[in-house]
This record gives sequence, structure tokens and C-alpha cells, in this order.
Amino acid sequence: MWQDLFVAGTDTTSTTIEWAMAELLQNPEKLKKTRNELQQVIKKDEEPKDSDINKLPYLQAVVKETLRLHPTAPILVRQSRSEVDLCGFKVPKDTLVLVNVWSMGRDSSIWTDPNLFLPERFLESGEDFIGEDLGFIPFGAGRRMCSGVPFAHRVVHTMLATLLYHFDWKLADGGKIEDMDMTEKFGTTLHKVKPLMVIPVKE
Ligand code: HEM
Repeated sequence: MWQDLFVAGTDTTSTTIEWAMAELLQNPEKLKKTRNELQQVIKKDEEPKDSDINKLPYLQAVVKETLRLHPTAPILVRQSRSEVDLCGFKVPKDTLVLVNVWSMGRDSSIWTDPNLFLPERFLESGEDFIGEDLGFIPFGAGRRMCSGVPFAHRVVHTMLATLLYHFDWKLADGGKIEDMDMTEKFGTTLHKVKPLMVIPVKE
């Protein structure tokens, strides 16, 4: 069981942090907004703590927007236990059903400007990833939904807050942000084809 938790919890969490950093670097005004919020909420000489997360709505919106565009588990797998009628389609018993969470996140019938990184959309809608808003299920939904959500929530937000509160960031190869390669590699986990290589800049 510990091995299962380790496998399910490490790659997903680190990949989400990597995508969030990549999106913020590509969108400098969103990065600035996230850092400003952190600087207002976190007291000088203190480290971001999980009890601060509730006071950081913009950071929470950044994480949601990252998971919408780059859900680390892009495809969910289910098997029908009986024959069902799904939106007019007959699904026979024992059919393997693949739920494409990635394409749901980019569906223009659900999201305005689906390919843009706009954390603000979540400030307005208040949508959450707890499996109730079925257009946005990066942690799955139903009884097999991710059981690590509370832990993932703490780790992703506090890690990002720590990285962004203390430092500004620049690309390690000195390249231009506009030329950053954001290509996704599909697999059990949705990785960046080119891992993000960045250098912290202390202000
Ligand atoms: C950002 C981080 C994470 C994401 C995006 C994520 C996403 C997911 C998804 C999509 C599923 C499948 C849900 C379904 O089929 O409906 C899942 C399952 C699972 N996750 Fe996570 N996860 C994350 C972090 C974690 C962490 C930190 C842990 C544990 C410490 C964890 C433990 C599990 C376990 C045990 C399952 C299997 C649940 C079951 O089959 O009943 N996950 N996760």
C-alpha cells in the first residue's frame, strides 16, 4: 500500500508543480500577480505554511488552471459493470471506458478561450476539483477518485508558494520565454517533453 501511495503521489505532484512554474514563466503578468499575493499574505521572515493556503485565492486559481490545461493523469479508465445507456450510446457490460480528462479541459463548449492560461476564470466561477463539477475532474470523480487530494493540495500549494515567495525565476539556458517548448508527452502521467530548467533569481 505504501508503494501504491508513493507511486500515485510523487510523479503527479512534481509534474503539476513543473507545469504551474512553466505556465507562470510564460505568463509574466500572472507570475507577478501570484508573487504579489504571496508577499501580501506571508509575513516577512516566515515560510509559507499550509495554513496560509486559504488566504491565497489567486495561487489556488493558478493550480486549478494548471490542472485544467495539463491534468497529470490525462485519461481515466473505467469498466462498465452492466449495460448502460450513456447520452444515447449503448455501452455493453464489461466495456473499457476511457475518460479523456485532457480534452475536457480544452473543450470550448465548457471553457471560454480554452487554450489560454487564465487563472482568473476560477476566481469568478469558484469551480473546484473535488469531483462535483464534472467538467473539471483532474483528480477523477466517484468512489475511485484520488484519495490523496488533501495531501496533494497541501504539497502543491506550499511548494509553489515557497518557490515563488522567495525567488523570481529565469530559464537556465538564457533562452526567450516565448520560445519555451510546452509540448506535452502523453502517458500515464502527462509530462513536459522538455523538462523545465530554471534558475532562481534572488531580488
Ligand atoms: C497533483 C497531484 C495528483 C493528481 C493530479 C492526482 C490524480 C489522480 C487521479 C486522476 C486518479 C484516478 C482517479 C479516478 O480514476 O477517478 C488518482 C488516483 C489515486 N491517487 Fe492521486 N493524484 C495526485 C496526488 C496524489 C497523492 C499525493 C496521493 C497519495 C499520497 C495520491 C494517491 C492516489 C491513490 C491511492 C489513487 C487510487 C485511488 C483508487 O483507485 O481508489 N494521489 N489520482
